Amino acid sequence: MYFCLIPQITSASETLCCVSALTVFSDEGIQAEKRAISFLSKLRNELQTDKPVLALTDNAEDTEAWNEYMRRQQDLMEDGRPVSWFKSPWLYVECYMYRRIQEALYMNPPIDKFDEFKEGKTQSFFESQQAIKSLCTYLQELITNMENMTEIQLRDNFLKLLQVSLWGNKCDLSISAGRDNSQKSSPIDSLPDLQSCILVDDSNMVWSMLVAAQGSRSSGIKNARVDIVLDNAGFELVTDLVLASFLVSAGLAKQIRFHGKSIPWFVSDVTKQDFEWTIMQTVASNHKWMSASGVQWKHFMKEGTWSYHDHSFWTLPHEFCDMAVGAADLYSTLQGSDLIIFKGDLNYRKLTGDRKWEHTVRFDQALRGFQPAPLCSLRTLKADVQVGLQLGQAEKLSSQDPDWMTNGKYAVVQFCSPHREQ
Ligand SMILES: O=P(O)(O)OC[C@@]1(O)O[C@H](CO)[C@@H](O)[C@@H]1O
Repeated sequence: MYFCLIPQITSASETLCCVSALTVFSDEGIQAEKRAISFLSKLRNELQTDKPVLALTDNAEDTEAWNEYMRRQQDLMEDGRPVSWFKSPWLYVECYMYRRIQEALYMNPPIDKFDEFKEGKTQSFFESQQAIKSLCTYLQELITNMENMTEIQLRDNFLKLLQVSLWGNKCDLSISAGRDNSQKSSPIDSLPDLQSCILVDDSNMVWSMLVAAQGSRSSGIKNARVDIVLDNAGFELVTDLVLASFLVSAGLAKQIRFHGKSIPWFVSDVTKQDFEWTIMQTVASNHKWMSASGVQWKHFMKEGTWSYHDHSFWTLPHEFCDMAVGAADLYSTLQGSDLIIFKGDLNYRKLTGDRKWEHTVRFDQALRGFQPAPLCSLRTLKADVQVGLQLGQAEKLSSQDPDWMTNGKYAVVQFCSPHREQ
């Protein structure tokens, strides 16, 4: 399993070689790039030969937190041997590898701000153009007809766009080792066929929660705020923006806060640069409805209805139940939300601590106290953790499709509210 991380290091290294060949960097940059490539090849060797996990040396904002985490892992080793790549928890090692790739860049200015995964993310956006155009057309039609919609129609459209955002999570580049994993078919038309693959569907609870928050708002008490903890750039990000756009246009949310990564992460995760680039590209499209959507999103950003935030906690290896202590500022910010949507598999692993839970353990139990606000996970299954299933459901799935937990064919919409009776 640990060897499946090697292509990511190789791809980062190859990208640096390519940009150097294209003379994107100055002479000083080329020297820095050579040192980074050599750092990455050393890193690959450390992984392949199960060498001890090394402390970070780059003096970045999060360096001490990483090294402290490593010391904690060391203290857990019973025989006193150094923590090594194959003897560490999978979640930790995977996150650590991406952080070490970043170290190769941090240590080598002037290429310290270079995003080695940018090209793959850009390509994934362009390869999904047809799907993006059809989704933006659908959104603009909805917005035009919004005023005449009954509450039931509003709910049905919300549920559809929530599912589009859910299945958008199939398009990540870390699981495909950077190869094409874009959306080709029409996202709305595909929904009925995918319905039976949603193993837990709490969407109606999410809807009820939003309506309840809206109720208190009309009485002047509250402006509903939705936080979206983003996952992948490319098509998935567009599905998130479309959902957010619908929420604002329908009056279900007054404010949307997007949370992304502060460094390149898990190949395709959204950074601030990806977020801004995506909106800019959408505005610049020559497709009428795509461009109209982009213009609206740009406007939301400008007026502050939407905002983008990053925090180093999202790129630490910690489980989310550590957030209240490890990143108290982020936790208290999230407490101001009416609904937090966590996108994707990695966020699910961090919500549940990536543990071998019984599949029937309740979602709220697996969160182990992490409940800053009502929250919802939209996740396609790519890693072997899954909670909140019915008795016998996992066994049935295993007999029908032995790889159900990792092949990305199945998904869950799981909701948990601190105020809800479980
Ligand atoms: O969070 P995402 O984008 O849904 O999925 C990321 C992810 O599938 O990529 C890895 C495979 O390399 C998994 O360990 C991890 O959970």
